[in-house]
Amino acid sequence: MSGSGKGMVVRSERANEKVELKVSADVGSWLPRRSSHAADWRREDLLAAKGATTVSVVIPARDEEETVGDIVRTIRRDLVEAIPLVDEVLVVDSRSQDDTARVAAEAGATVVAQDSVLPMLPGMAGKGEALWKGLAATKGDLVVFVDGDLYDFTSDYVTGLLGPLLTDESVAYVKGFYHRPLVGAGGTDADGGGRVTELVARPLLNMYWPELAGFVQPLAGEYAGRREVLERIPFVVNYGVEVGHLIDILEAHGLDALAQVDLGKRTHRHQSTQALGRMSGQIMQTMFDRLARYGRLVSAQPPATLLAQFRRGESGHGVEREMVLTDVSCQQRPPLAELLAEVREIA
Ligand SMILES: O=c1ccn([C@@H]2O[C@H](COP(=O)(O)OP(=O)(O)O)[C@@H](O)[C@H]2O)c(=O)[nH]1
Ligand SMILES: O=C(O)[C@@H](COP(=O)(O)O)O[C@H]1O[C@H](CO)[C@@H](O)[C@H](O)[C@H]1O
Repeated sequence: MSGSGKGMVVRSERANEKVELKVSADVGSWLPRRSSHAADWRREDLLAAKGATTVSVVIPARDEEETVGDIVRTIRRDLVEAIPLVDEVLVVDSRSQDDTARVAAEAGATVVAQDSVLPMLPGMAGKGEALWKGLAATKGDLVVFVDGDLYDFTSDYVTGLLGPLLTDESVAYVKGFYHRPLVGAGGTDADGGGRVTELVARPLLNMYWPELAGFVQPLAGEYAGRREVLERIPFVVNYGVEVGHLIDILEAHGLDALAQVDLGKRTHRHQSTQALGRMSGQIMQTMFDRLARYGRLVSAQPPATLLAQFRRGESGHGVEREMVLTDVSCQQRPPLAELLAEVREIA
């Protein structure tokens, strides 16, 4: 973060000495202007503002049979049947090995298998692939993305995310933020979640895109955007998708096109540290790709894309560990609008 300019003075950690640290003036003015709370957005006001605007909810789900049904039922009960705010609820079955598709369909969602969307393309694995296919398989002017592994989801998540988009045409994309407990065998750490956010994404974003420093949860899995914007940015097919969106929309539309809404608390199924290591690699690769793409950093050589991890197992390579290699490179789908234009040209 730059310390220059008028900026917003923020309490520093060095409490024993009077140190004035400042966030940039941009972030200081953006924060209060583009941050709100889910409770600020009343359903009757949103319904009045909706008019002819259509809304799709896309839920990426890989092996989420335990949680996806309640999420779908809640959205349908509150925002489809009780009030006609949401027009479409799609679950993208992301190569699940469990009953995700059946559970989601029984709850009332439209369900598509990730690889059945745009089948002329070779299928790819990953969360971002599920989201991109979900965008392709829906029609709403506004698209809300909600993870399928949430334990305390309420329909306020959706109304909060829609608030800024339905009432201010200058807003293109809205991120949720929340308190993120880390629930483990030993108990719950009230703010221990978002480990990749705190250890990887936030420090790197503050270094290279300090304009984004005001986002409380830059990797939040709940967010919404205008289709006309979402169809004109690439989707990183893995866990780099969220950070890729933020950077690409900042670069294309400016900070003021972005907003964030306090959704309260979010509890979800946590992955292992090793899995988050792979996620971190994917996110860093995405950021290095964007640093080069936007000319913010020119490196003598591109970063290597193989991540070597070690786990208990048969020994080899001179150590009593099993080495596991993962390709964490930044693979992405092109902007959907470009692809659809090409398909129309060929047709
Ligand atoms: O290849 C994938 C990986 C993840 N997901 C879904 O994306 C959401 C977030 O993924 P995950 O929970 O693994 O990430 P975390 O929240 O732990 O960062 C969940 O609904 C997953 O089921 C998916 O659809 N396809
Ligand atoms: O924010 C994070 O650090 C990670 C991991 O969260 P936890 O440490 O398991 O609470 O979770 C997020 O990151 C993913 C990559 O952007 C998103 O796809 C997930 O939706 C989001 O939960």
